[in-house]
Amino acid sequence: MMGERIYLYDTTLRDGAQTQDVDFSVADKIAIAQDLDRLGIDYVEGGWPGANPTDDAFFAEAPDLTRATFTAFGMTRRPGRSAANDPQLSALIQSRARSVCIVGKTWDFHVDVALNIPRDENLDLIRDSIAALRVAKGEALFDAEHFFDGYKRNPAYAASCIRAAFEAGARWVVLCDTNGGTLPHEIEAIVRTVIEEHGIPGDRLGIHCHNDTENAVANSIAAVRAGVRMVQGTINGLGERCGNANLVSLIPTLMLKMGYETGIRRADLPLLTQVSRAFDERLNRAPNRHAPYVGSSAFAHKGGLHVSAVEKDPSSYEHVEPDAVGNHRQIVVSDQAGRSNLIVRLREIGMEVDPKDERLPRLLDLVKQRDSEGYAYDTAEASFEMLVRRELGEVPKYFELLRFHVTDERRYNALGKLVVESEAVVRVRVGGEIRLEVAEGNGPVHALDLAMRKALEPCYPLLGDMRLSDYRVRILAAKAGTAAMTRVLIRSANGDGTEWSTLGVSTNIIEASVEALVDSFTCKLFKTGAEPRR
Ligand SMILES: CC(=O)SCCNC(=O)CCNC(=O)[C@H](O)C(C)(C)COP(=O)(O)OP(=O)(O)OC[C@H]1O[C@@H](n2cnc3c(N)ncnc32)[C@H](O)[C@@H]1OP(=O)(O)O
Ligand SMILES: CC(=O)C(=O)O
Repeated sequence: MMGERIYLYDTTLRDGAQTQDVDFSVADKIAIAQDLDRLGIDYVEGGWPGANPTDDAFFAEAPDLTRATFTAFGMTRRPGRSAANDPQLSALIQSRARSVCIVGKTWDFHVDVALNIPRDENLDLIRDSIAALRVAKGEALFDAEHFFDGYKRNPAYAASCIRAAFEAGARWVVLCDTNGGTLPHEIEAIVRTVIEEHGIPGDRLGIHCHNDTENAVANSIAAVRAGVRMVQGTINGLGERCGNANLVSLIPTLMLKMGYETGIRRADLPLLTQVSRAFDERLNRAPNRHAPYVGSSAFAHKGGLHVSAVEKDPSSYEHVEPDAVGNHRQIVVSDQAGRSNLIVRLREIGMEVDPKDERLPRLLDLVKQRDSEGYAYDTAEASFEMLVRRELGEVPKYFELLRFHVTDERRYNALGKLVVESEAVVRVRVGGEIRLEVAEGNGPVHALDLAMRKALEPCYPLLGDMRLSDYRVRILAAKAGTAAMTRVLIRSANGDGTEWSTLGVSTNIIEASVEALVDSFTCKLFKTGAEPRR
């Protein structure tokens, strides 16, 4: 298989648009198509011209792609219409796509029930539509809907459908596991039969799998092993119901493990992590940290035994090099950690410590103790650094929060409009001075943040450059209900975009927020080398 070429076909903008809660704008579609093109995907399926105004506008503009073939999607002509007179085939032909893929029935049950036409007539629909598109656009692809379910019930009919498409000139016949219920061994066996007994060569066959049994990636690999040379899928596995085969997992598997060439240059494979995360960002979804290859946990080592071996040779607990896909290794310190985890984490924050340093066991005990109280330092690197450096006496006392008081008020104003306001009072010692400040905010954390800044910024003006960029709360023991311990995670950012995370833990959500805020201010002052006020 070494060096053989697999063609990658992305259907994020079509099948991915069929994901519940996903609604692309034209601007989204343009940006995503350009990302896929930059990565080196062979075909970018943009949507269905004629189906909705967004796709009409997108196909009218047609993104400027340099490497990928911009492809339109549709279906075979309607029964009772000729291909020349079918409005939706005309929309495909008139679109600015360079290639067209149409879906057609291959399961006799669907021909009988969904189309309700004689089975031979369905073969005519397929033949006529592919032939018309082939003439008009030069390249036509056929998505053989429900091919595997159809083949299991009526192999002769399913095979006659794909042969009709192939003989009418389809460049690719794509075998679809539309309902996602087929298992890898069935896919492999059926694809082998299609190639060996029905005579359709593998370099004209593609695979399109849905993830309803969590096997879409495995099924695509099984089809490739059996001989198909095109794989359809989506970024991060978007798609109808449970999604499609995830190209982000498939691409490195095909290239790094199975030795196939794709349109993606080896040097561009590291773009994968960025493309995957930028896509989630665009959809306003938190990236899946456990995503294979590209998740932030994909190369995060937590167990003490793992870290100790990774320190000696990373391949002891890594199946590929993180750099190959644009990801990076992370060492986590928690209650699962050993001395090795701690040494690596300390090195990451610029502290070289001798493995025999007598302070290490004390630090490790402290981290494990705090972890048992709910301080998950693997997500809050700045709080980890502040904890360790404070323990070692390296963090100056920039300020001390002596007291705070927060009130929330919910009332109707004179116009009868509901108003919710918060007010915070803080008493802070800065050097020899005690400062008392009050601020109003649209919520208690906002009010506290503003009051703290009022107290601190006159002495430390550089705090004016930082802002809160994310705020998350988690209940640690759900059984305790509203009395539960909460963990607050705050992400802060500088004007130049650098970010850091801090946390606080308390049964009181405001106290947990204040703890995270104090760590965040302290970290900023420490990192910028601020002189503590005397
Ligand atoms: C397996 C897949 O994922 S295929 C892609 C599915 N994606 C989508 O459906 C998203 C975009 N679809 C749409 O916007 C609309 O369904 C449209 C514009 C395409 C069609 O809308 P409408 O004309 O209102 O038809 P509607 O969606 O209600 O029904 C589909 C019709 O197409 C027929 N049809 C289904 N598949 C095919 C086919 N391959 N070839 C010809 N006709 C077909 C159905 O029998 C049905 O016909 P009927 O109305 O005579 O019963
Ligand atoms: C074409 C397609 O999306 C399917 O059959 O699943």
